[in-house]
Amino acid sequence: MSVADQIIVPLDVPTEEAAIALLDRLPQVSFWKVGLELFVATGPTILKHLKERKKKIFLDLKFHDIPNTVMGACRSASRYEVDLLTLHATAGKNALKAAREAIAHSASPPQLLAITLLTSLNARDLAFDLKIPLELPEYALQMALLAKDCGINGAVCSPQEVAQLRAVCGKDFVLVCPGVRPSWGQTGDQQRVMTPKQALDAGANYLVIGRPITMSDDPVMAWNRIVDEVSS
Ligand SMILES: O=C(O)c1cc(=O)[nH]c(=O)n1[C@@H]1O[C@H](COP(=O)(O)O)[C@@H](O)[C@H]1O
Repeated sequence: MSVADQIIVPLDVPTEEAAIALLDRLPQVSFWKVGLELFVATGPTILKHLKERKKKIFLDLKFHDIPNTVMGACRSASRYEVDLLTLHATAGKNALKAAREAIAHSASPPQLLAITLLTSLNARDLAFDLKIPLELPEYALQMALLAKDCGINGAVCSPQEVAQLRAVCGKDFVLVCPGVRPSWGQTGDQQRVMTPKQALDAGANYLVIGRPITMSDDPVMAWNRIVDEVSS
């Protein structure tokens, strides 16, 4: 797989038209993410467009609910034949196992990824707002291990934790990192960031990079610059 194929670009836009404009603008992107903003607006229609263009799809709906509901949601999502699908590790053991079970008989099951700790949170948020007494890297690791024990294929984590998760969870565990910023990109609401090259070198399978590309005045140039930087 080329490094370009390891970069997933989120279609974080409000309408189908805006999403299609991005697809047209960046034909070199092979892997796109559909998240809450677009899916709530368009439903599965956007997935059809991506399939027609033979793109890989990360359906990022971050399920977080009781086991029965997570099971139903995963069963419904698995009919879309997407490549990656997210749920929160904090939904708990029974929901994680239910998710696994839900997709088991799908003709084309997605790889399930558990969110460990959102990259928009920092150590202070974890300790003081969420009242979690573990150190942040330890918490992210424990969430990944919980998911792995329940048969989940991989985790979403910040690049700052990816080396540790790779070392403990093994080479077959899929690790996807958002919170990735080239040195010239603005951090925005992301708190635990590293550059694309650092994240890949630390063991990420895939990077999710949005605004530095999609909000750039020249998305093609931003994409090329990132691909050049990680390839060098
Ligand atoms: O599941 C995700 O993809 C995700 C998890 C996480 O912890 N942090 C995070 O930023 N994301 C997503 O990754 C993308 C990051 O976008 P940018 O911050 O614009 O690069 C957004 O679509 C987020 O929804």
